[in-house]
Amino acid sequence: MYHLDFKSDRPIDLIGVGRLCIDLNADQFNRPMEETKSFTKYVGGSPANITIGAGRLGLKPGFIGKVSDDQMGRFIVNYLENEQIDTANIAVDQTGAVTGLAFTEIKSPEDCSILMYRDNVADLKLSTDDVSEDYIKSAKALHISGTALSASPSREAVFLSLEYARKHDVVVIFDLDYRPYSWNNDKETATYYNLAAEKCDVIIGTRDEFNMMEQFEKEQKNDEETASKWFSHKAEIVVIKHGSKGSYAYTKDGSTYTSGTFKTKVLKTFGAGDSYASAFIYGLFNQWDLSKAMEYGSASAAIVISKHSCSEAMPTSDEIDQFMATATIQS
Ligand SMILES: Nc1ncnc2c1ncn2[C@@H]1O[C@H](COP(=O)(O)OP(=O)(O)OP(=O)(O)O)[C@@H](O)[C@H]1O
Ligand SMILES: O=C(O)C[C@@H](O)[C@H](O)C(=O)CO
Repeated sequence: MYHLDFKSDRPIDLIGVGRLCIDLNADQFNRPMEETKSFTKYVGGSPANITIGAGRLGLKPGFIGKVSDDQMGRFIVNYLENEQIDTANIAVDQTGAVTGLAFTEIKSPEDCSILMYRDNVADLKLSTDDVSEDYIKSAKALHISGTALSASPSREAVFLSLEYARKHDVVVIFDLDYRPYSWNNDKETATYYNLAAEKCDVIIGTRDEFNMMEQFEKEQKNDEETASKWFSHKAEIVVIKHGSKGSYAYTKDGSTYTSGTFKTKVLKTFGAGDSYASAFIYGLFNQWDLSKAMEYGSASAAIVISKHSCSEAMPTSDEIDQFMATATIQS
């Protein structure tokens, strides 16, 4: 079992920190982007997707981030407000920075990629001045995402958020969300990821993401060794995802949990991690057994990868329940 002390008297359940961008998903799929003529616009950014997903499931979310002072920034804030997400701590950039664009290419259900336009993006201009201690103190949990560590001043804003969270007993969830195009070099990436992970209660990542973080180690760790490394810091739960092969969760008391994946008609694979994380976090808030929380995450992921968007496709709990009632889990 695990113990996460969510302070029940706090008004906000989960504050997301970091990237707010725009997904432009190709309308013509199963072909290279060179042959694409049109895109559909959605709110994107892994932490935004996870926050939206958590809200769809009934949690009360908030967000700490920065958007561009233009139509795209306003589109993002308006969308989050329509999703009942507290946007009071989303700052508006005044330096002329722009909104990051994630062009998605769906060559086939198994061959999807993202072309990122991230020069001078507003989300990485989030600074310590934008981080409110009182706001973080009002939350049960904080969710950070690795890409926000990729540049200053966003990096310092994340570390300050972690300090406030630790000071006020806010549960911290770290979704690794490693996006190589956002970083200068692997050593810098691993350094900041490890420094942040030491302060987190729950760490969620793929095997590859943990391997990146462990590049300074003498030899590559297996999942159990990876998990026990983080239990020597603050972690209570470590989740290691293995794509279509499923996921494993480890708790400090030495227990291991696993979940298979649900059979689904895959349109695109990206969005799996964000939808998995939002539903898994929902399970933690409900103090579910980890196997149940992981299955719920897997079901949410199976729903989202069968649809065109990430954020827009995030399911409600009714949709997940309906899906699980007839779906087949493959271990
Ligand atoms: N092809 C698939 N079919 C069904 N479920 C899948 C598939 N791929 C991933 N999933 C589900 O989504 C979860 C997360 O996927 P994955 O391990 O690829 O994380 P990720 O790399 O962070 O995802 P993303 O592609 O969004 O970055 C898996 O544990 C699994 O439950
Ligand atoms: O997180 C990103 O920058 C890309 C997302 O916007 C996109 O929705 C995705 O890849 C989800 O995992």
